[in-house]
Amino acid sequence: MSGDHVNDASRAGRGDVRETAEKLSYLSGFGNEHSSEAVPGALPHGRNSPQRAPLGLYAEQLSGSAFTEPRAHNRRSWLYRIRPSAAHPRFTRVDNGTLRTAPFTESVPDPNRLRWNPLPDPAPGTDFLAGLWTLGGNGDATQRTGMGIHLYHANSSMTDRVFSDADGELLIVPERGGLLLRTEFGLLRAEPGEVALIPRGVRFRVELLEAASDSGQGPTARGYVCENYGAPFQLPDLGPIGANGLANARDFRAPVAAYEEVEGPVEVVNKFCGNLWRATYDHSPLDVVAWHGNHVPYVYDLRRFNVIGSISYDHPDPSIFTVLTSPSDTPGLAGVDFVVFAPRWLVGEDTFRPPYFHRNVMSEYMGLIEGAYDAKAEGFVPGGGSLHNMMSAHGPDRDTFDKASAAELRPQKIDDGLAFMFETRWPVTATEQAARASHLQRGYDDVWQGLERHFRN
Ligand SMILES: O=C(O)Cc1cc(O)ccc1O
Ligand SMILES: [Fe+2]
Repeated sequence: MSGDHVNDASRAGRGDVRETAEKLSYLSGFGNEHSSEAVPGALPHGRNSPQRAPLGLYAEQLSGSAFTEPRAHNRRSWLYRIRPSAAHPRFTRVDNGTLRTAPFTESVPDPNRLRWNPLPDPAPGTDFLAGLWTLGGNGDATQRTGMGIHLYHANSSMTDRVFSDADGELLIVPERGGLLLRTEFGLLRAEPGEVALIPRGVRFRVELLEAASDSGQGPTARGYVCENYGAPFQLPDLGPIGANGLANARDFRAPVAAYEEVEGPVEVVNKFCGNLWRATYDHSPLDVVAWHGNHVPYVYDLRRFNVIGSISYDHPDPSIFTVLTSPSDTPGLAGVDFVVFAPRWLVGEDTFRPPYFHRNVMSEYMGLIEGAYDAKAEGFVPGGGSLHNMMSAHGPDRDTFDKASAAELRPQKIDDGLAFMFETRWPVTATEQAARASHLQRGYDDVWQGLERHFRN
């Protein structure tokens, strides 16, 4: 890229990504009306769109809800930028690579329990966008319902290109390697154990923080993405839990304004109704000098999650672990819930403590960020994932069942792993590449073999 980077936060070149990320500051809170300016005086006062915006900037509104949605759901931000977003050439189609979008019709929905190993290593020079690989999903992006489940495996930073997704917001769940997200709103750092959210339509570039790969290829980053076509993620209601708990609003961090002043060719890739479109701009669209509003990117550290559970008996339903929910048109029935299984104490008396055997009307995709998961003794590994579609019978594997049924019920700390779930009201259909993947585990059903008959009458 040519041109000058004018403000501190975006001055760093490729060599010092981590140093840049270490210096980040943030705005605290979920759903706030934030405001931020990278240059003092860049935000207009008392109005959004003055006759002439300060410092010769262009004023532009980015909507995340219909203008008329109720105030509690209304989302928009005002951006004050060097050039308006409208100043761009024509987009042309480019190959979708391994990205797929709902409706998912390549395979038939499968009632079988499926489990995958991590994605294979990417080819050299694979950036976040090229490294996105769709596992499956549901709904229809053009109807703004449902979600796509993607994994990514990248070994290269995005350099001269940025990405935006008109189809949905992106919840990025790093599993290996930290990411520096340069967005229109400023910079976010997301390490494994943290999640980042990029709202629908927001342009961003992903750079890799240092991490050694198994294969010795240099930096590598791997993780999961929930592309939510539906209503934006919000915090769940707390009901009788009270005013605090689960993911606390103040732990969500939005970026402070940071811009780059780049004149020169920048490729902008736009995902629109399932296809990738590209235009070569003569400037970087990450040129927002100030902004205010509530349609913003954010990061959240999953270890801040305030876990609430049973302190008497029985294993609670995992809805108690909901970090974020995307409601559908039926109250309580989420298009998708993002759920975390964070370190916690188990103290239930006369209780089978791991997740119970169950069949769920909702569909469950699970991933593992670190360590192990308490329902699976083996085979569910970091970077891998499992899909238990609606009504498919699942639960503890045989080893877990045997151990937990015999265990002495002392207070026990579960602190050797971090797992998560995308739980959705609609069945998940796998893409063809996921259904035929060499890293799809054959024989997953066997983990439930040998559950002996113990019935006595
Ligand atoms: O299947 C799973 O492992 C996820 C899950 C966890 C839990 O604690 C209860 C129900 C459930 O579906
Ligand atoms: Fe489950």
